[in-house]
Amino acid sequence: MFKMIYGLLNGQDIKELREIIETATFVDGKISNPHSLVKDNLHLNDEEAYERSSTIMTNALLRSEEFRAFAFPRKIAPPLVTRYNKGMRYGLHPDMAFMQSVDGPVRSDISCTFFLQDPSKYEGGALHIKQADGHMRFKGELGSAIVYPSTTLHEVEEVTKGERIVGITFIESQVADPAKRELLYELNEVAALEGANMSAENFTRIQTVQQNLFRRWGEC
Ligand SMILES: O=C(O)CCC(=O)C(=O)O
Ligand SMILES: [Fe+2]
Repeated sequence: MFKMIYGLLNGQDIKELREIIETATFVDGKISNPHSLVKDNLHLNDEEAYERSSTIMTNALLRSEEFRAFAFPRKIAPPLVTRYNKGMRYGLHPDMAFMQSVDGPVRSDISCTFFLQDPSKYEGGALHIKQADGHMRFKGELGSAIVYPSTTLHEVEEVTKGERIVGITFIESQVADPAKRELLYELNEVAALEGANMSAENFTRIQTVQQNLFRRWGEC
């Protein structure tokens, strides 16, 4: 299951990120994956800029109730700004199961792309996610983010005009199994939306099911 989170980054976040991006240095994205045959993009490579930009993006995720309800985040790898100039792409690939971060390994259960460029400023460059039952393409509004299961095969299509700028991160969820995570998310959403219409007794029964399933399927 996918979720587009609109307005995840506020105006101040976007302004600060833009300032950071304009002055930071970028290097060939192969530094994080030298054996990749399909990766052709640029990574921000500037310690101070990386720390500042990743803090802004991590805080935006943490304050989003929509994100927390969907992802059950346990660990979030520091988000990294990447850019794609005209002609660049990242061909079909699976994400690595474990990402190294300063705070130790993060199992990638959920992948996230923050859209840091207005979509009218570039052509091509959609995030294309391939699934057995169909294809999905995402090119979000500036300040939005897409979260999707890291288990999918996906690619960034070639940028044919302008420049694509995004932030990327990987999230370890308290509920590793995407099917269980989705069931819990659905149950919690319905309970939150309909709770006020139920008798107090039935709402307590639903809450018991929610918590006991989470206890069974979740990790701390
Ligand atoms: O830029 C994106 O939207 C996704 C990039 C990606 O798939 C990755 O870094 O593994
Ligand atoms: Fe990826």
